[in-house]
Amino acid sequence: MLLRVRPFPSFPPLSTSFHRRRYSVSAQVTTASSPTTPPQPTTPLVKTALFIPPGVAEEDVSMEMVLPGSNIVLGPYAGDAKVKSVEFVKSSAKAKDCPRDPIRRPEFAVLGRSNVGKSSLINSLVRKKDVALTSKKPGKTQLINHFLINKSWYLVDLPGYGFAHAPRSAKTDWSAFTKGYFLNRDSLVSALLLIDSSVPPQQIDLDCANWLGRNNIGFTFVFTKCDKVRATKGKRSDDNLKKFQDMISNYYKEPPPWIMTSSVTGLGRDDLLLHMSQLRNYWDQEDI
Ligand SMILES: Nc1nc2c(ncn2[C@@H]2O[C@H](COP(=O)(O)OP(=O)(O)OP(=O)(O)O)[C@@H](O)[C@H]2O)c(=O)[nH]1
Ligand SMILES: [Mg+2]
Repeated sequence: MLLRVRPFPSFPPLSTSFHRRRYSVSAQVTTASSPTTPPQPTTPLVKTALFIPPGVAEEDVSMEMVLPGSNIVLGPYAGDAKVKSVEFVKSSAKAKDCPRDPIRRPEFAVLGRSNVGKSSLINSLVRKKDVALTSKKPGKTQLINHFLINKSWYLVDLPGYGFAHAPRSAKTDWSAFTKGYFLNRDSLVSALLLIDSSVPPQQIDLDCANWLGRNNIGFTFVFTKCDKVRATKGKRSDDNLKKFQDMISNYYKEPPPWIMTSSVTGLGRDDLLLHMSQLRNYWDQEDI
């Protein structure tokens, strides 16, 4: 029997504000050792709170298991991460119009502020230029767009939130429309919550993360535009990233996964696909 399980981990209910919450990171890492050198003593990893997937014991985590530019440990469920085919399935104006898949293939939803790079990330993941339409102007994606990958799982491009200046016709009521999608889509494995690394942390992104947490929807923070060395608002991208990551570390007892990406350079693309494969395969596991 195929058991469909909810994504892991389920985040604790969160308040709407981003409290500082102290926690101690207990992940232990063993230093990499070559076959000729004896194993090094275990060193506590103090700074980086790791996301440890199912199938991995905390004490077995080593640095080689952590995906570059992320806090994500790769576990035994990872595999088949290559994108071989992509098909546009449909655009839906309402959550209830989304494809009804009789075999409930798993899906990942890409969400974030308008212009954060959702459609660009999808194009980057599938290595095609314009599968998803992008624009310099915020508010380009207005519908829920389903793309079928390798005929076995879906990527979903969503309209952005937080864009108040769109013309009336282009405005999207994110709360009624996209929230309806998240609350009713039982084939959703995980959301990818995109965060623009070229601007300082934004309250609206934290509110969105909290909303997902409160509704028990698993998500991965995907930092976009990490190719931008100088950010638009004076701070460097890496300063913005550090601030955001510190907030994550201080807030979550079990930190959600995060990864740095760029749709321009391809940074993080293959690693994000690997991470998604482990989420997918775990979700899809068979239980007899
Ligand atoms: N430098 C850089 N620019 C990016 C990156 N990703 C996206 N962009 C640019 O950001 C702008 C917005 O990209 P989109 O992919 O359309 O953003 P979106 O989140 O889908 O926007 P909406 O559909 O309006 O919500 C475009 O001009 C992209 O070229 C990136 O990784 N690096
Ligand atoms: Mg878009």
